[in-house]
Amino acid sequence: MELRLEHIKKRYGKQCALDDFGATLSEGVYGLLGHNGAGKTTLISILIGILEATEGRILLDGVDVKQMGTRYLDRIGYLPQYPLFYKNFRTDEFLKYMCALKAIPRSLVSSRIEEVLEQVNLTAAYKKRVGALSGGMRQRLGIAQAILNRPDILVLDEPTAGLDPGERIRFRNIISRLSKDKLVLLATHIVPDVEHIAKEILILNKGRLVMQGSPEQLEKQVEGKVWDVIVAEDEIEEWVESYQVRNVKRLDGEFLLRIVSDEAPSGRSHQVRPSLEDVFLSIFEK
Ligand SMILES: Nc1ncnc2c1ncn2[C@@H]1O[C@H](COP(=O)(O)OP(=O)(O)OP(=O)(O)O)[C@@H](O)[C@H]1O
Repeated sequence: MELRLEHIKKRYGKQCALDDFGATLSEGVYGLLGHNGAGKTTLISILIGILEATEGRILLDGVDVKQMGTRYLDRIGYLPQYPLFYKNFRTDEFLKYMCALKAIPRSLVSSRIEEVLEQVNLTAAYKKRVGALSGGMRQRLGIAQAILNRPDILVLDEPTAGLDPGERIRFRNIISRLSKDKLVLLATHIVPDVEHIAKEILILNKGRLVMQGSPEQLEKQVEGKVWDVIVAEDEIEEWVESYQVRNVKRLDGEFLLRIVSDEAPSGRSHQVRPSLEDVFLSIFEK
């Protein structure tokens, strides 16, 4: 499968929310990273067909998705940034309802519900009221409804917001497993959410795609530019003024600063291995 986005542009009045976005995607997890307002939701809305691009087109296996109509939409699963659940439904009732909306044949409904609940480890919550599920379980139910139609393109908008660390890891594992035979596009501003599961990262800044590549390729961009230095408390402010300080960690009586800088910031600093967050900082805090 190949999903190709060509020269996508979106204007809201005078504001350009997406500018000449282009990418070619296939099976696997893609992390769409960007700060609030970068254009992630706009791009996703265009991709899943609920918003029209001002310019540009999307091709699935070479065919313009506009010509495919519902045949294209049938291949998509979507978890919105703020999913609305009917809290009085039981889990199975909610999924039955979603099956109806997705026009899944009646004869397949029970087996499909069983299948998706198993995929998201929610089988035990089959008869629980949606309102009684924890935040993490509810988000997994969100994934379950998104995969009811066995989509080969799964789009998740900020899916881990508000989840505790344990649920985050569980969520990541589910996404990793699902991506075996699907294209998963996961939009987030939380770098660790995609750092270890994405085969490629796309970084959006002010509506433009500013970087694309595997996490390793992106990290290479800042190789040799990330430094650790130990300073005294009364020096911190001066360092923060002069450098891109990524992190401040308290040690015994001193502080360890992580800095992104083209040159060694001082004789006391030593070079360290870059992370994806360092790449992010180098783009956004110049
Ligand atoms: N319907 C709209 N009308 C006007 N401007 C909009 C509309 N929707 C989004 N925007 C603007 O377009 C830009 C991109 O917004 P978008 O919601 O796509 O970003 P985002 O990366 O998803 O941000 P967030 O993480 O906060 O959801 C922002 O400046 C936003 O204010």
